[in-house]
Amino acid sequence: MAMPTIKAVRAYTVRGGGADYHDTQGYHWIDDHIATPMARYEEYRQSRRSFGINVLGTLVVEVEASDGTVGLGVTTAGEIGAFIVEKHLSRFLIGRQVTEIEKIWDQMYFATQFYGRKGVVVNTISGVDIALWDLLGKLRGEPVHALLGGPVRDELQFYATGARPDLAKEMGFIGGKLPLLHGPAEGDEGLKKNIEKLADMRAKVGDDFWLMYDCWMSLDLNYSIRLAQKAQEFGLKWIEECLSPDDYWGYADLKRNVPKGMLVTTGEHEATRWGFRMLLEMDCCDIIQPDVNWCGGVTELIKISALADAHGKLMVPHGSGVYSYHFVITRHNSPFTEIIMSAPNADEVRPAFSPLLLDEPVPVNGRMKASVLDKPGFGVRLNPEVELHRPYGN
Ligand SMILES: C[C@H](O)[C@H](O)CC(=O)C(=O)O
Ligand SMILES: [Mg+2]
Repeated sequence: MAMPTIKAVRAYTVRGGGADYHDTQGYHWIDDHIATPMARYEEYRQSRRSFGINVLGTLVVEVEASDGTVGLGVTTAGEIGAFIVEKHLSRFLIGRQVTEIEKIWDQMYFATQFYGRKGVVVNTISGVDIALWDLLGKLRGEPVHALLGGPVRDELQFYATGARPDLAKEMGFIGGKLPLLHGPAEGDEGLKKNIEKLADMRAKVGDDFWLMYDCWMSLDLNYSIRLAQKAQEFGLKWIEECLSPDDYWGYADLKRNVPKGMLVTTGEHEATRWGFRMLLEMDCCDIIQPDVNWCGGVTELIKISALADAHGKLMVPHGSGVYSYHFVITRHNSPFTEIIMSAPNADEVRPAFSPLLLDEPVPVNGRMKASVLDKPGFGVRLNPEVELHRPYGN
């Protein structure tokens, strides 16, 4: 069957929300004194925007086929990503068959390896890869989940990340993941406040609701173990991303030393099958959490997920909205998924990439029917009211 070829690749940047969910303005729980690796410097402790967490912004990639069909991918790579797409990666797409996804991924990855391998380069590759899957789905008239083998269950179940697990419970979610507020630089007083926060939330949500702590790379091993030990009394289900993503040895040590029954999770800032191989072979965690926007896209997630499955581990993606949903619904070792509460007070469910995309599905009562995803490609489109910039277009 003759498929169209790729005739154009366009990369745009967007500010103020979209894929870069840290790119917020005004009060937002996601920027309210959250423990980070930069919190050792008092001047960067109150706000993550103060050290530039929102500096990248959103990248929008469009891949247009010779018949005019357009595949869309959005990720966090902003203007740097737009440069990489237009000045480097587009050569591996223009004139190619739209079905050459695997070969295009391989060429994008190895052509950028001398300056890439992880971080913003792999974010960018992920955005292009997502656009290619969207394009293929649209041309075949099938949802991406069908291209991946189809659903293994009828619906998705969600946990919510945000400052108000008590409200998340009322909204029907299976659990709530709190940001840890105080890091080691705030000493024993900060540790006490972290435990008080958890205890307060446990009292509000009762015993059967999952509570987790997201530590966003901010701790050291000793603090992580002490936090885990004290949190056990309040039924902490998992402790997430305690250490630097480079500290595989620390994670392996942490996993050996958390209280029995508490899970260790990490991986949202890890990338590619090789990065996740380290986490899995070194037995660093119980659940890996690749972000489809950052780990290498759908093409790489297929490999990462299979590797996790072979190691008997769960793969529960970080964020990534609809891009995660299409994947998670097709895999047995991804039994639930995440939504990051993008409302400033975490008091209502909003689409993950709002306001950038239209037709994004959202969970209702903490669940989403597989049938909601039954649209060609990823089933989302750009909101024409959002201003796009194309800094490196011809
Ligand atoms: C809440 C966390 O600090 C971060 O912003 C999001 C995250 O790591 C997660 O959802 O997981
Ligand atoms: Mg996290």
